[in-house]
Amino acid sequence: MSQDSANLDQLRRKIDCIDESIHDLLMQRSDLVAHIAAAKSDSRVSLRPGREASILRRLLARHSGAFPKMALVRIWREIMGALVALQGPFSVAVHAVGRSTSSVELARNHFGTVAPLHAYRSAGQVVRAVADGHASVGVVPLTPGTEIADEAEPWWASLTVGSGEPPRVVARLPFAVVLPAKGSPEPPQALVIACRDHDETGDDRTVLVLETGPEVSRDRLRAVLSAGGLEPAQLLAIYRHGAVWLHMVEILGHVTAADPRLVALVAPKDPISHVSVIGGYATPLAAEAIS
Ligand SMILES: O=C(O)C(=O)C[C@]1(C(=O)O)C=C[C@@H](O)C=C1
Repeated sequence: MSQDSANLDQLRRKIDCIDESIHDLLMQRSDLVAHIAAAKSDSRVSLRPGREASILRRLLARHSGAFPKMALVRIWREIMGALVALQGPFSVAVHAVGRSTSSVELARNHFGTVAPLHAYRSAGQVVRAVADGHASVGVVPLTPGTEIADEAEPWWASLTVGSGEPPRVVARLPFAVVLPAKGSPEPPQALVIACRDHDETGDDRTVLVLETGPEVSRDRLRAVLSAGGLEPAQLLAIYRHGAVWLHMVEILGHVTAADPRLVALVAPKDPISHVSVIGGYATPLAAEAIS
């Protein structure tokens, strides 16, 4: 045996040892999940998107060396997806638009290979599947800035009503944003809904639905929110329905419905006649965080 192949053998034996350590730790991590599941048996959904976001942020912050951060994220997404599915029945309803499989791909990348995905023809069907308990979570495509006029009510408007534990927005996909190559189309995005509140992680966004009269411009809405001490991040969608306009808006921070700033938004002199918090999420990782 040459010196080179003896060295190679030795290096491979070290890799085998490391693989076994990683494997042992994975099995130990999975064993803990049974205890975790028992500790949250009162909730309908085992998924904790905020906890998952905090884990990824912590690992990325301590990461060093040549192993690509995107691959690290991918491995942990697969681990957490598998472990949420171990805690009880877990399935994902996806609005698959026409022939486009982009939401299916986003859902698969986020929830991993274990969770069953079911395709639905409309976002409304996805909301109903989650509300009725036929699916644990739903994935609906998001094209920020969309304007809809006088068609059937959009799925997000239906999240403003409902009693008990109605579906709410709990995550935005992709969690790890990759910048598109120059000249290529905007990469697909989606929102995740589930029958639970979004957790606070220290770096969050809240999704509001604001009802106004007609002809309220984006700039006006931004100005009203800013004057009220809220930081608008992005206008996600507008639904123009005769004299009533609904705006789905993302604001910075974890804001609850009881927040006095939200209550004060509805004032006679202002254009907003109603405010609903329909969920929120941990701010997705910026492209720089994973490059
Ligand atoms: O911490 C939990 O609640 C877990 O269920 C564990 C775990 C994980 O694998 O770390 C799995 C799924 C949840 O969505 C979040 C985290």
